[in-house]
Amino acid sequence: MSQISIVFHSGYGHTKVVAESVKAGAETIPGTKVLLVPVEEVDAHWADLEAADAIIFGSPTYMGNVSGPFKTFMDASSKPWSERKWKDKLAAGFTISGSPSGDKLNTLQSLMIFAMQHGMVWIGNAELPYNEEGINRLGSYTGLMAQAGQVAPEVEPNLADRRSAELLGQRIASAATRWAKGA
Ligand SMILES: Cc1cc2nc3c(=O)[nH]c(=O)nc-3n(C[C@H](O)[C@H](O)[C@H](O)COP(=O)(O)O)c2cc1C
Repeated sequence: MSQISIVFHSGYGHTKVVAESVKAGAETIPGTKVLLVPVEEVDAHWADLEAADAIIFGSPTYMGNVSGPFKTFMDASSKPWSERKWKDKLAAGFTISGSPSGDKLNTLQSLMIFAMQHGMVWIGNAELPYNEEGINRLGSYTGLMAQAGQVAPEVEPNLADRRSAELLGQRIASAATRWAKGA
């Protein structure tokens, strides 16, 4: 049994779709319990984050970095930071932006450094690109990148990006199962 929390911000619904895909993928691993935590509701979930084996962070890329509300959550985590509450938990991250690049790497690096500040153990994205399904089509290994133009979240992120997000969720859930067992 392992517990995963996905903390995310989504201004217009696109990051939420990615978060839901990560959750769906994680839930394919037996014994995995996944909680979605919008940053606006984090105050009700600090105990859940403390209890998690893995925390996955998701933010849209706004102005080449995490969004303002996500940064507010990062700063609010200084209490668990000072108490080392998330030390040795697994961590991973995802982001989405309008452009194929959009400077998303900077957002993932912010998420990774945030996890390192907390003493967490960062897991990247292991999927190779250049496959017919478009898995990891944006070629990101630090974490998951997705893309959505100015269309509804039901249209983009596309199926390839949703499937890529599922695979990230699966990877973290498999790792969390092993991590929780101490194997
Ligand atoms: C304030 C703001 C800043 C943005 N900055 C970028 C950016 O730096 N690079 C980019 O490619 N897209 C940028 N975008 C587009 C968003 O990343 C994109 O629409 C994303 O899908 C939004 O996710 P959300 O619906 O979860 O908020 C920006 C959008 C907004 C609203």
